[in-house]
Amino acid sequence: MLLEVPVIDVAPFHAGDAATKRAIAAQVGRAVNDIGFLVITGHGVDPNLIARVQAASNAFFDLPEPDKLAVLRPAPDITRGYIPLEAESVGRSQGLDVPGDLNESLMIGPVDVPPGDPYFFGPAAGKHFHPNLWPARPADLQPLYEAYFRAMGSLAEDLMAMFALALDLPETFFADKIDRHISRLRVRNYPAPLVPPKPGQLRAGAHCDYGSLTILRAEDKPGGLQVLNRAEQWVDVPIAPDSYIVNIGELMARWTNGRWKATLHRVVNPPMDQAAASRRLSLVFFHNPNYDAPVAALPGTVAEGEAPLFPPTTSGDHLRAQFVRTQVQAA
Ligand SMILES: O=C(O)CCC(=O)C(=O)O
Ligand SMILES: [Fe+2]
Repeated sequence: MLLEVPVIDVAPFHAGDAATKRAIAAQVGRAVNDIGFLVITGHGVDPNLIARVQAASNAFFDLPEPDKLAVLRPAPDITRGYIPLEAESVGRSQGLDVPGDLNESLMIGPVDVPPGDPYFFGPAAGKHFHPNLWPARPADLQPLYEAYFRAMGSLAEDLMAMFALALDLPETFFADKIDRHISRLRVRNYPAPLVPPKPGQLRAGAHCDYGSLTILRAEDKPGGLQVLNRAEQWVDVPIAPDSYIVNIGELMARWTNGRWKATLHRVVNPPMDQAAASRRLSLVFFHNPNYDAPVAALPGTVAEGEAPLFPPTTSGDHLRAQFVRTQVQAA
């Protein structure tokens, strides 16, 4: 049983033969089975794109508050736009009554939505394809976020193929369930604190992610990400050079009938004596399947004579319920 988050080089998956692919998938499967998290290198995302997305994001968060509020999230069930410091508490998704999180964020959804197509704009689509809200400044933020969203979508496809192989399913098993994915890119800025936190307040409260998987680019700063392992210990996630942190969300846990866990994680406060150097930017890509993708225990995950652990749901229904729960003002 892995009690620490492993670092896995996934580069050979691309060029590899069937045996190589299976070997990488097995390592990935072990990580998500044991601790729900892994760190990947060899992911193939252009480092220059990542750096430019980070620079544009920092420029946005440095704007005066009114510029940021011009793209304020319009409603709790619309996952677009700017969310100010302490306006959301992800710990509430666990039913905890905790203060607002010490981060501000900017969020977008799908970027290549075919205009007028009823799948995307009919009643069944709900608000999952709500138009993105783009700030007026910095001017290059929109094209950079769009390019980054596409890059994350294709990395997520690779990871879902690894998951399918790890579950002894065909490599393309998830392909038709994620080809119109309702993923979100959420860029979080954790400011350097000027005052100590309130009781129970964290940079991001303990929560599980809701979707299929999350791909996170984090910075190595005081006050970082911790994961609760199966021995109930909080362990720091290692930051390897040019790596991504990957974890599974609740929908993947449901697909595997709870065999793989959506692990609790949190972002802790920096010690006050290291506060000055603790500003931290995270690029968080929440990969979510198509809104109408059925999510129920996959073949082979329920033992004979046993009932599945969770009732069947769809990606869209599960996500909407969780988005609304975490809004502090919607309590
Ligand atoms: O910023 C981080 O390191 C993690 C953020 C996170 O867990 C989330 O946005 O769901
Ligand atoms: Fe998370």
